[in-house]
Amino acid sequence: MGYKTYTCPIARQCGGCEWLAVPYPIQLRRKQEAMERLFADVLGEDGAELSPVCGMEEPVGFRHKAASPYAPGPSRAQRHGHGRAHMRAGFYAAGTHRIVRCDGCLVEDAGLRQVLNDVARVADGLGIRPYAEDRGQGTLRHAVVRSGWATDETMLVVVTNGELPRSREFVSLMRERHPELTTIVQNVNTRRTNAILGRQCRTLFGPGVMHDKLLGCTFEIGPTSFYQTNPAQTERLYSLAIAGARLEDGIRVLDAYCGTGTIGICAAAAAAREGRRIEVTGVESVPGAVACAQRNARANGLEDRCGFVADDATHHMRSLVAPNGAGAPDVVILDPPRAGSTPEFLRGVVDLAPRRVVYVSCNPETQRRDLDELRQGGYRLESLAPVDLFPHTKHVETVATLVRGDGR
Ligand SMILES: C[S@@+](CC[C@H](N)C(=O)[O-])C[C@H]1O[C@@H](n2cnc3c(N)ncnc32)[C@H](O)[C@@H]1O
Repeated sequence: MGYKTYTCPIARQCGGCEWLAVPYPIQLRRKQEAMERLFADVLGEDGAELSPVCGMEEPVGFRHKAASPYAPGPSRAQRHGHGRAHMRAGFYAAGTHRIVRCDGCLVEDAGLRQVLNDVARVADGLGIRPYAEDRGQGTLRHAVVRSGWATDETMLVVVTNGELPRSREFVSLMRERHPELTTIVQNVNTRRTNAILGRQCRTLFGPGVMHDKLLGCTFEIGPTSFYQTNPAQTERLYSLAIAGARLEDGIRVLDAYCGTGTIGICAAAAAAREGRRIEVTGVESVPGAVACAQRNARANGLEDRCGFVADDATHHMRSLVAPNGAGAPDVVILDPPRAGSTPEFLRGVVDLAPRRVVYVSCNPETQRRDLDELRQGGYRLESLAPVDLFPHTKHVETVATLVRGDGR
């Protein structure tokens, strides 16, 4: 029996799903082999176990966040067909800023692409001009839409270069076309940068945030907060991290690079369900995400055991290792961005000597680099578990669990 494969009419231009033509079981095998190669020496030296990549059953419709850039489109004379917007929307073609039109995306939650395309149609009808990157002029730069996995909430964020003219009409027309939208937020980004989001947000409709659920906990997600795009696989990722942390009663856990507090809160809730109490401190550099994390702890009835600080993780680590620093954690969980952590943060972990370190990573290359610092400081890799959060791409997320070599 042959393997099922997936097709997409714009796969070649878009380049987002570079492995789409590769049958999914073979994609998983490639990821497994890549991890075997990357971690071969560590796995061998530490006698650690590499588990099989945790894949999806049906790797379609798993992305609950979608985005589109907007740019000036063909002139009226060049346009053909009806109902085409006078601006471009879709995906950037691989390695360029040329926009490839997309009518529906295989890996996104159904309906998200239509919302993004309708932003172009509605803006066009209202005379809201798309942003011309080369000149730094025009209004509509990007839109980002996120749908709940375990809730019916959908948040649309429109990114503008300054004021959004006719914003009331824009909101009312978008709501008419998409009654599923529960909130619409304007984000202002006037910088000439590739970064999508700016710092300033203004709620145009609804509460300005949305909610989703992971492992039985409810999470508020703000318009600029980090929240994983593949929630089904995120539950599996977090479950592996929580299992690796071995949550004994009374332990203190540091959740570094915590975003909206999702891992630490899920850990505290999992421990509580088994009659154990753990104390979680989360540290995150985006103040809005920290405010969300604090509300999330309250919403899940865990504010007495989960606290969050807005700080750079390395700076916070420095304060912990300082003489008379706050109590050392028994377990450190870290989930840094793709660039990985810093040598100073990792040396701080070694100085504090927690029993276990659980390193969640979206970039195994930087994780592999960072493991050296921890291993030189006396930690041993106990297990490595890859999870496929990004089917049809070469990317894979990993959970590395380390213990102190002296077994303390
Ligand atoms: C991969 S995300 C993980 C977030 C969270 N653990 C989750 O699963 O949703 C990394 C997070 O680190 C934060 N971050 C980036 N650099 C940081 C730094 N230097 N100090 C603290 N947090 C940082 C980002 O804002 C982001 O929320």
